[in-house]
Amino acid sequence: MVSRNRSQVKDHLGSKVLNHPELRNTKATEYMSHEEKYRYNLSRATAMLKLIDEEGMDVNEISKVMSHTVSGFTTPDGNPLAVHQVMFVPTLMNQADDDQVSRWLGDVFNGTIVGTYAQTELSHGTFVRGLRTTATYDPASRTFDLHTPDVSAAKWWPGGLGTTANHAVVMAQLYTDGQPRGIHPFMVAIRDRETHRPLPGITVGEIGPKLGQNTLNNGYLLFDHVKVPRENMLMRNARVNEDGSYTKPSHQKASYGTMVFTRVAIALDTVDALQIAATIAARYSIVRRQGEPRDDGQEPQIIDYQTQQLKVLPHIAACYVLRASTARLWEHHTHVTSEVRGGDTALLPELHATACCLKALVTQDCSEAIEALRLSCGGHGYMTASRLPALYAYATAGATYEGENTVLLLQTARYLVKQAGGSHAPPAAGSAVTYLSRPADDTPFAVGSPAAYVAAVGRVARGRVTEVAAALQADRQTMPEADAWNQSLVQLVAAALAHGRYFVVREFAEVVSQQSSSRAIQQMLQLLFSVYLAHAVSRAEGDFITYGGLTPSDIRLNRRHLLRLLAELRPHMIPLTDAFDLPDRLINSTLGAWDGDVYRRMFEQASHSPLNTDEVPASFHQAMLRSKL
Ligand SMILES: CC/C=C\C/C=C\C/C=C\C/C=C/C(=O)SCCNC(=O)CCNC(=O)[C@H](O)C(C)(C)COP(=O)(O)OP(=O)(O)OC[C@H]1O[C@@H](n2cnc3c(N)ncnc32)[C@H](O)[C@@H]1OP(=O)(O)O
Ligand SMILES: Cc1cc2nc3c(=O)[nH]c(=O)nc-3n(C[C@H](O)[C@H](O)[C@H](O)COP(=O)(O)OP(=O)(O)OC[C@H]3O[C@@H](n4cnc5c(N)ncnc54)[C@H](O)[C@@H]3O)c2cc1C
Repeated sequence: MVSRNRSQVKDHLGSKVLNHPELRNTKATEYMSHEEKYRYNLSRATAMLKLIDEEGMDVNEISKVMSHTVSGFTTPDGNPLAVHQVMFVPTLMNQADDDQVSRWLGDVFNGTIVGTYAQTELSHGTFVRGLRTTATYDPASRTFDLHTPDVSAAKWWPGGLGTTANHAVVMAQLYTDGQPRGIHPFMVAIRDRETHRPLPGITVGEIGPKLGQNTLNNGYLLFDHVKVPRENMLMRNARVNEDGSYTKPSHQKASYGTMVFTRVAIALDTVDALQIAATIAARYSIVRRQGEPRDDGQEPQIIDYQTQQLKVLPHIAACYVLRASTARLWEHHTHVTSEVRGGDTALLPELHATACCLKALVTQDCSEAIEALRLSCGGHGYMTASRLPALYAYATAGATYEGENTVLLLQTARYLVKQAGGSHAPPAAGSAVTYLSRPADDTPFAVGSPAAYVAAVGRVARGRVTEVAAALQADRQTMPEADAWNQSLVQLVAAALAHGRYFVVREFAEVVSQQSSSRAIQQMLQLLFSVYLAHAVSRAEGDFITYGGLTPSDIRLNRRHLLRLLAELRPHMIPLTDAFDLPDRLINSTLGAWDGDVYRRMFEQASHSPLNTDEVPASFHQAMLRSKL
């Protein structure tokens, strides 16, 4: 398995789960209670973990398994073991030292240890330095005292913590020699391995219902002076020695590494959700006919309305474009991580900046796109059985967890303004920010030329970044840093998004130029790219006039150009979504099956409503009776 790429892993596992004795048969979960849903999703998550083990996958492969295409089928209401797989295991692999890895990983892989990543607290999620759980080292007993000072410092949100995990990597403020040393990770047993009861000093439970993903099993956790052996602080980066002396990590933010990894994984994975939504909306849009009959006597297919084409087709193009840039980010992350392990952290700041802005751009674009695709399916898109509401709930969670998007964009902006002002180490060769230190690309804008669009996207990014960097610089002369920064927040976020857009389109330009196996494929990629670019301009016309060098006349031409391109793309819509190669059972939508038999499926799903079991449900009479009293 190790040499497979992500899409091969997904296909391989997709076919495995569809034929797996414990996974292939699904139940409708809509009418289950909270607890029944949890039991159903947990037993499937466990079967999936066993399957992964049988397949002999390593940690890198496990994160590929988290593909929403597969996990949305195995655990439709959220995977209670997701944080174990995507964060707990990678944290041990990357932040535990070799002794610790050999001490714990056997039990992790044989299922004795099930973990979570416990960082966020009730009163602090974004501002990690403000976390208030303490880990105070006592050299006499060689233990850390883990403590929650008050309820606002309770851990709140960690996935799987609710009722599933028996261990947690707890991010806490370390104190040694009476000195605060910042946030560090600790491996903490929270439940008994045999009885699963909370251990002494631990208060733990589940936080309750959410917008979606209700079986992620998010939990709360409080410590009342819990003693943890010295050997349980993860010590690959920083160390606490027996006498309490402290050795700093090689990079100030080494302990934030799991977050960088998970941001990359989320960016990649949210595109899976968009592909599923785009396939559903595309198929429904050709099946659905509504309106005044045309010359052939038939009512039009809704996709032939220009407005519908605008609602659906740009998002199919986005699937292709965003898949390429997120796959590139994944490769880059793998490369930088191996450099960091070897002690070279030079590429880390830019990786962090890129991961932040792509995670934010992709989750924002995908959740907006999935909502547009849901609306494009009219009333039926509002039904749970269309799958579109769950896909939206999944994508929009990605805009908050693993760093709220605005906050992440501000991290990218911080890096960009430093680069623009020359106050950061110069970018390495191949860096995504070299354009900031070069003259603007003055390729004239021309409708129909992707290269001219890419140059304009670059001018917008450059213009946005340099403008806000200058404003910030000026404000810094007259007010405190925090006020100057706050004064520019909105423009900083816009600059980071513009930079992210430029990253995305440059990556896809490279994909198109390198594709040489088939002229037809290259032409199709060019068409998709043109749609993506024209749509990007139409979404930010003001920016393209202000910074991109476009005139009002260019803007008008682009609007017409986009609509022409959509008409050109329309006949290819079904092959382009079929190419995502999603079996019906993985799509799991009344509207999005390959055969287009929408209305029969809708009736079939309605038959599952418990209110249809009896002709007159007993609850009706009971409620009427109560209202008469
Ligand atoms: C396949 C997966 C798909 C789906 C998953 C499914 C299910 C799982 C579901 C959910 C899992 C969710 C888990 C979580 O949400 S875990 C909690 C995540 N929490 C966050 O992300 C918090 C966000 N906040 C932060 O990361 C930090 O507080 C923040 C970076 C905003 C600020 O940190 P700090 O205050 O410590 O630093 P600054 O003073 O701002 O910056 C100083 C300096 O450090 C640089 N920096 C910051 N972070 C990093 C990093 N990670 N790596 C490298 N460098 C970093 C920063 O740029 C500054 O640099 P300089 O300007 O040079 O001084
Ligand atoms: C489904 C789900 C699963 C999760 N799983 C986990 C998990 O497994 N482990 C874990 O530890 N955590 C988890 N979390 C928590 C998650 O990481 C945090 O909720 C997230 O990082 C956002 O932090 P917050 O809630 O403090 O938001 P806040 O920071 O309170 O955000 C509220 C608003 O304040 C704004 N804001 C905050 N700070 C700034 C700033 N400096 N500048 C400008 N604006 C700012 C934000 O932009 C936002 O608009 C999960 C959350 C969710 C929703």
